[in-house]
Amino acid sequence: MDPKLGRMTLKEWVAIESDSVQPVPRFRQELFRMMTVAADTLQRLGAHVTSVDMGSQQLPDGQSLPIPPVILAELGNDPTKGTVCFYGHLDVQPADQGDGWLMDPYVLTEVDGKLYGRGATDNKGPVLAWINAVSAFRALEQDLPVNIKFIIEGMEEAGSVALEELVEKEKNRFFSGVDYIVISDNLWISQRKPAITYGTRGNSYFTVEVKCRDQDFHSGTFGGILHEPMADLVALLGSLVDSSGHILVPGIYDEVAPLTEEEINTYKAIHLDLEEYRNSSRVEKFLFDTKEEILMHLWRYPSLSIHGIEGAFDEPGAKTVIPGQVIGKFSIRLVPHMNVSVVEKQVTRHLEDVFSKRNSSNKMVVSMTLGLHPWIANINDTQYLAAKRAIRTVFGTEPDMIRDGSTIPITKMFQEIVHKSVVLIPLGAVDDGEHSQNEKINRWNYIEGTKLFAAFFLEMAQLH
Ligand SMILES: NCCCC(=O)N[C@@H](Cc1c[nH]cn1)C(=O)O
Ligand SMILES: [Zn+2]
Ligand SMILES: [Zn+2]
Repeated sequence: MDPKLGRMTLKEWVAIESDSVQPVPRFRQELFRMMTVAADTLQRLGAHVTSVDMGSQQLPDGQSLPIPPVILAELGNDPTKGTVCFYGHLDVQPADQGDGWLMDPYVLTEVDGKLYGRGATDNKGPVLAWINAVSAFRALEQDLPVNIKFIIEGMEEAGSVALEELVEKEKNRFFSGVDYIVISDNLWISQRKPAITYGTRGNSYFTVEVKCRDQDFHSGTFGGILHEPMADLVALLGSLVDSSGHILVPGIYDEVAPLTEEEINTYKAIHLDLEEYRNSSRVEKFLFDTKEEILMHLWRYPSLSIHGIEGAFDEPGAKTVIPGQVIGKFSIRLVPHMNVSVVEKQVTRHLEDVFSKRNSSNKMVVSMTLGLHPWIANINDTQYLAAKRAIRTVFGTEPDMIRDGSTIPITKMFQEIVHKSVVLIPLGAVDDGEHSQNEKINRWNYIEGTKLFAAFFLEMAQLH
């Protein structure tokens, strides 16, 4: 390969501790270094690269931290060719060897064909696979079959801070010539069978604060004469969902898209070995027993999860405390055609009803801190056909057509602001462990994924 291309390896990228979640200057410096390294790599490939200054972020404690630049890169500007825009992120979730990693998370380590390291699959590996696919055309001295644009950010894991404003601002410039948008920031549903993703759930994240006073109490001195905030909160949280996973907030299922026979058939077509899935998840029993029910409850029905309680006593030992104020945190994954502001009203009304029935003298405040919309695409768009053909070429099989139960906020932003077709082409296997200890990408997925992206460019050129 031409040394001028300045090939970066996954090992070098994983070694950069680009953690966007912990808001400390050291990690911010690493994020800036990561974005510089990526911009240099793209420049050496011949891309026209702009690093957009994103200003700074004001944190709740009053601290201000700079936001790493977003890279906008363009390769080719041939009006006779289609233009594919790839979105990815180079920031990572926190990782510490002491949390149960078998190796230093920032040293890419190969064991049995698995490349372990923070960001290996989420999302440094896939971003490099797209870059490697472009490098392959360069190395073969072949023209790129399509014009390619890259938008690469460094704050995805922290909620894509300020990205929506940038997409809005660049709508009629950077995005004006874009025909299709591709993202590779999720996983297959299997170990070996590739997939195309056409939908993600949204998320409404709530806090419910119950306050008596801003100091804790001694339970011997005050226990028995107080409306205890924790008792109120436990009752509130306990009123949200029943033991079968059914959400108890009145009206919450009203707008959920009706289920059709055709849709059920799409779930039937997906190969999912439930036993293997259950074992690899180390769960004794799921709420549902069939593949179809499991997939539907992950993808096309809402779910409510209780995440934690701020202010609760959670240390070892037997401290006899009554917390003076507590904040419960829960979220609802949203599906088509649920609406974020309707859900906010329904949840607030429900909690107010439950709270008023307790006749508590405490104060309750409900807030929706995050409202992310669900996304669903038209799988008959040209690029879905191109992706399917590329998968047949590289893997010799039909892809699983899947949705994702989690949320990739940028998908909906692109759909609503840029008005172009968005496709998710994952390249990682189901057990890659995004956000978890011992995150990895299989060497096979990384290499075949690179081939898949090159084949996708060729198919797009044919179909455009
Ligand atoms: N497989 C892709 C996962 C992307 C991801 O983890 N997204 C977060 C985004 C989010 C939602 N609410 C708060 N952050 C997720 O939890 O789905
Ligand atoms: Zn990601
Ligand atoms: Zn992630």
